[in-house]
Amino acid sequence: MKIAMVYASRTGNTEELIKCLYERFLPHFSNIVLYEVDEFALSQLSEYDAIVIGTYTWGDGEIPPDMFFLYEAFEKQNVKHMITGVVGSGDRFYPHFCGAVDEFRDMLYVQTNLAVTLKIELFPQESDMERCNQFVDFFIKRVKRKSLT
Ligand SMILES: Cc1cc2nc3c(=O)[nH]c(=O)nc-3n(C[C@H](O)[C@H](O)[C@H](O)COP(=O)(O)O)c2cc1C
Repeated sequence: MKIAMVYASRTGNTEELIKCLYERFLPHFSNIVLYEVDEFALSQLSEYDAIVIGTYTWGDGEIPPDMFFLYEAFEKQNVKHMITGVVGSGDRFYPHFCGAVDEFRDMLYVQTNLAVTLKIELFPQESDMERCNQFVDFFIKRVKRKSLT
């Protein structure tokens, strides 16, 4: 089972969120690998069984430029088998809160086996941890169900 978490973070909020989730995944998936998006080999995307994406939101509810190529790779490669989740940090000050999570969610729903999504306001707080735990539980259940079939 090949599993990765791939993220972009400009000011550190999404990075913190992804690291909280990574710590929780590690006892279950000892081989899970964490990548900043520019370190991730896009040409190998379809080799993964499961991927969690982390993205902040930019512009007017948009996907940040650092994530364009990853988004495009999901559209171009054969990733139908892949279990995915998408998380992000945004700011409710903007009209489209975590718009990039919604953009990824809609695309991943079509292209992959989307399991779960999570939106957090700015830097993750103690009060967000229950939702982080739920995200991890959902994702693990979906991966385990698939590996039994
Ligand atoms: C120019 C700009 C545009 C933004 N647009 C949005 C937006 O449309 N929706 C949203 O939820 N957050 C928006 N944000 C807020 C960031 O997504 C938010 O601060 C996030 O926590 C940054 O994550 P990072 O620390 O991982 O870079 C914007 C921030 C900036 C600077």
